[in-house]
Amino acid sequence: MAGFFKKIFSFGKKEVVEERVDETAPLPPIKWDALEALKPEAEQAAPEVSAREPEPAPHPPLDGEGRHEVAGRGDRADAEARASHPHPRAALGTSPIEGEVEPTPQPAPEEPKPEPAPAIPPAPEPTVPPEPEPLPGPKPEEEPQPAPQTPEPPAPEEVPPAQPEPLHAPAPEPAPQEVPAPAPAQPDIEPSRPEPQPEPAPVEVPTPPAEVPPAPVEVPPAEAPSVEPSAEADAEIAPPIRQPAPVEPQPILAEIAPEPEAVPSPPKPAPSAGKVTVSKKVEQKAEPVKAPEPAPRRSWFQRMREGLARSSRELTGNIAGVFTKRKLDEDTLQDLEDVLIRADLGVETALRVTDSLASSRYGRDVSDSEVRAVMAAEVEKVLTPVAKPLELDLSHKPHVILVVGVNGTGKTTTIGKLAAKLTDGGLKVMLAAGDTFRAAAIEQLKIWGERTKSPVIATKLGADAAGLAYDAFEKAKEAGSDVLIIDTAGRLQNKTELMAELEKIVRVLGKLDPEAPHTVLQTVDATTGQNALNQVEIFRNVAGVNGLVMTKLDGTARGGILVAIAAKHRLPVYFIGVGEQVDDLEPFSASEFARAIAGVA
Ligand SMILES: Nc1nc2c(ncn2[C@@H]2O[C@H](COP(=O)(O)OP(=O)(O)OP(=O)(O)O)[C@@H](O)[C@H]2O)c(=O)[nH]1
Repeated sequence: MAGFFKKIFSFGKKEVVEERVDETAPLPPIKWDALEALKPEAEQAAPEVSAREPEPAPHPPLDGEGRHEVAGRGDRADAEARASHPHPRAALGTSPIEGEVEPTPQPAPEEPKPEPAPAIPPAPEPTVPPEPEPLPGPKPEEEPQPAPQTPEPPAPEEVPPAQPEPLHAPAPEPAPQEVPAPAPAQPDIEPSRPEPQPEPAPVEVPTPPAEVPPAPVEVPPAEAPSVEPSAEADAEIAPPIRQPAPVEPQPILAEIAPEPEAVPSPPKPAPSAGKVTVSKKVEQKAEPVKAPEPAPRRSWFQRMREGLARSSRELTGNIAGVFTKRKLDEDTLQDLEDVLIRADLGVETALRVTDSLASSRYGRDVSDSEVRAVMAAEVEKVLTPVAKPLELDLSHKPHVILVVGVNGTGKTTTIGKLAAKLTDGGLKVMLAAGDTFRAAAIEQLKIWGERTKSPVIATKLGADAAGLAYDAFEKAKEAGSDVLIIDTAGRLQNKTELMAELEKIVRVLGKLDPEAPHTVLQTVDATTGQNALNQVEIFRNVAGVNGLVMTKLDGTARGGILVAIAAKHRLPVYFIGVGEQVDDLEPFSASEFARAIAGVA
């Protein structure tokens, strides 16, 4: 190729000077604007050849004359060729003159490149704007490939602009996402920079989906074809002189590559010692949560003693006040009697205590502890005859227990507790919800029935209680129950019609068994006080109460009233209630109760 000369006519010297042309030197920039101005209007009409590829002929050999015209006519021809054969981008609205070195910098292969193997992921090309669709089609290679130097289209007179030899037969279908992809669009491409080798990254780019989130913007697959075909073109054609180089590829690649490793998953806590389950993942087996140890329950006696503490404190304090440094005389005995009566023990019991003291210690110095000991002994004497166990005559089938008492004194609760004792003892128990005035009472009894596995006979609200008692008695007979416990309405004893209902219940039960009800228990609230005496009086007369259950002795009981009731009515006290739980029904003990209320250890 040596022998290119440039003839320069010098007006000053009137001669032609020949200069050797360095064909490898970069050509001066083409003044497109100047050429455009020189072009006639008609020539600027863009034919629809834009889709056709220009001849990818190798650089035509230029003789000296030809080269001489390159600066003038050659540039014009080039401009005309551009006008008549706009760059494919022009058809897409992109200005073909985006840079001085415009014509597509990618060397054009002779044949359309086959589609890159789909197995090879595209190499990340950071310089190209991200392509949403990875289409590694052959379009980039099919772009008109200019000569390594400035494109040299044929002269306008030799090759009509409208008939440039297409590089490839039909132009590629205008895939909008493919054309703008190639890097040559960048105006500031380094022409002399060689085409970067395709990155081996394709194999590395696919990131483990579980660990690294996809970074679509950073790894546009559409860029791959622009890289790989270029490499092939390098192999087929002479080394390209001007190859568009990606702009700053390395920094972005550096961002992509380390990503999989650069995002370490947070350290997972290793399961501690113990059992683990492996299902979807390894999970530590939850240690069974130990229920906190329930506080040891106080004995019923402790609870009763604490319940009687109020009575006991008041009583013993007053006793101590009476007998501080005083001899036992008539005045002190009178004062002691008053203290005992105020403690609900009743006149009879009070006199028993004072009489006992007077007979043994009259005229002597007496301490309060001596007085309390005498009192405990006398109270015990009063209570011992009534502290009897409940006896059931099971010759009656069933033994009928009628439970009465003022509302709220603990009838239903006591029935439940008692049923538990009986069923625990192997007896067959049936319950009857005779309190037809209160829906809650019926439900409450049903709950106790479930707890104690005792059938409950109930009827609708407001129904005749006597009729229910009769039905329950028959059913208990049929069922072979050992015990039938009948609940009743807890109404005030001064209501005549309510008392009449109790009398009626007793009457109808007697029709099935003249001795029924065999036991009539009355619940007495130990916190009631003096009114309990009247309650027992009335229920005893109406319903024939023949036994008592003193309830709520675990509360702020006024225990003295039990002594008064026992002394007056001499009714057996079968049980005391010391709580709301099923086993909070204790047999009554005269000595324990007496010592508790007298404050004697
Ligand atoms: N602390 C304590 N509470 C009790 C005792 N006995 C019953 N109770 C409570 O006293 C309240 C009334 O008890 P019930 O069994 O419903 O009394 P009732 O006589 O059947 O009442 P009525 O159905 O209205 O006639 C309930 O909250 C019981 O839990 C006891 O011995 N100690």
